[in-house]
Amino acid sequence: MRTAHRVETVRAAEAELMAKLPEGTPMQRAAAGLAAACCALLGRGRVYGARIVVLAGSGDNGGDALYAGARLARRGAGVQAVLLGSRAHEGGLAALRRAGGRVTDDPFEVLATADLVLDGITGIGGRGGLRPDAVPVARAARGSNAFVVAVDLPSGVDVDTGEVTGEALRADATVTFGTYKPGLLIDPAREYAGAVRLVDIGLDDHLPSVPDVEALQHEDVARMLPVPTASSDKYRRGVVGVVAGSARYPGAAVLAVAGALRGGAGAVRYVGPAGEAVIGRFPETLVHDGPPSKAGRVQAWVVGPGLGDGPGVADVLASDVPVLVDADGLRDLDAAVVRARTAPTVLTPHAGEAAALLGVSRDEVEAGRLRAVRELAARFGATVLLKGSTTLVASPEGGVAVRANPTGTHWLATAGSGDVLSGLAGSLLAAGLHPADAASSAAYLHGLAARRASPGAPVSAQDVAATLPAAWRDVVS
Ligand SMILES: NC(=O)C1=CN([C@@H]2O[C@H](COP(=O)(O)OP(=O)(O)OC[C@H]3O[C@@H](n4cnc5c(N)ncnc54)[C@H](OP(=O)(O)O)[C@@H]3O)[C@@H](O)[C@H]2O)[C@@H](O)CC1
Ligand SMILES: [K+]
Repeated sequence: MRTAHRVETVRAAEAELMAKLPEGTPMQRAAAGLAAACCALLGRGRVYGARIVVLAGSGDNGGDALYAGARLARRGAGVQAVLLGSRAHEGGLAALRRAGGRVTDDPFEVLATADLVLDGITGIGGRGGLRPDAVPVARAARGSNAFVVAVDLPSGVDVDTGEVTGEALRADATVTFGTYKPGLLIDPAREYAGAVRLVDIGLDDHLPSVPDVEALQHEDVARMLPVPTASSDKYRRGVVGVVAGSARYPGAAVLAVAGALRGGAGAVRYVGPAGEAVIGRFPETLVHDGPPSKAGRVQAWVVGPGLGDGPGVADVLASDVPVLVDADGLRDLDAAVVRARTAPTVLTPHAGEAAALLGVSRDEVEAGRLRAVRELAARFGATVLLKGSTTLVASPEGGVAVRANPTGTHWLATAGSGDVLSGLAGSLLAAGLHPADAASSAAYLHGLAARRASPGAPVSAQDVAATLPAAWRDVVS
């Protein structure tokens, strides 16, 4: 699990750590880790003679960058510092000078020929986008051929939310200290960070056990996924009911069933008008064309994909088993009805649907995904999976981390892929997973399947569904 803490928490933990250690130790640990990461990025034998530019802001983030620059200068790199902001970190600047590094007053000249740029303009103390004096320098750094390494986080992004409200410096890699920050796991900021490497500075013992945001890794998902035993029959493994599709959108039913069949439930029961299309494609499905409440035993319901104005939402919400509501099922969804349910509810909106539920604009949701997903979970008393560039999963109860899915790909923004996801997550719910685990492991497998089905190229929803077993194997092997 990768865990991220917000600024306030990091500062409190740092204060405890600093009280225990000789002054300046955490910063030296950060600088040492940063310099080592730069050496690894430059490659063996390439540090000596490398042209490195340190962009140093006025705070400790600049201090980290300057101390790391000093370490690299001692290994033979040519290091030039560009001082931005009202002052420079005294100790860091003195160390750099002692090591043979220099301060330049022509940032554009040194950036034009740089191999590596260290972005130490702002770290967790930055507010808003880059200031006007830093903007042209940041643009020149990005426009050069140099590899850009962000120190702690890309300057200009919002640490706690992942929002990018002004200009920020896009990095190729980020070296972060002590813990991830939410902005490193959530788009749009995540995109600015590139590959992220965590340097241990001894903060772990001082951080709360529940982070603000967390991102699953293979081993976490492997622990969550259901494993059938010798005594499992289809009912013990769970039956998932899918209420989806309409005369106009029979395909959504087929895709939701396709996802549900790969999610570990013992059987999939389809309820709706697209039974023929579903059976034609997946003869193993149990089909019913009456109301869901008369369909027989079901351990979890999925309702909404391609449903149009079709019936079934109220019937399913009245049941006492977990329900996942997606797409058309989310339209005009009554928060009071959801809150009154005794069994868990999972909502899986995309940004547009989330905006409608919250009564705000889609842009607002997209710019502030973390806030939106938390607000929806609280308002509906439900687990909410907000789909998008970074899919987020929030739980209704307090004191629980929001999960940010790390496996997404922009190619997943394709018709029908959400139907596959809801079927898959519903199937995991029926198999007995906790709602947040069902939603987040479904998002994880779904993203992985999309990447695996078609690396770096367009992918269809059917391909995603067909590749889910391979993604599952990757995770558990
Ligand atoms: N504490 C620790 O144990 C450790 C901390 N560590 C490191 O310290 C970093 C935090 O350092 P920090 O608190 O000094 O804040 P930081 O991010 O450098 O910038 C603050 C200053 O920048 C300015 N500024 C603000 N906004 C701006 C903008 N938009 N655009 C431009 N400038 C802007 C503003 O200064 P002003 O110019 O207003 O005087 C503000 O005061 C942390 O990220 C990590 O790298 C590591 O060494 C590990 C141990
Ligand atoms: K930075």
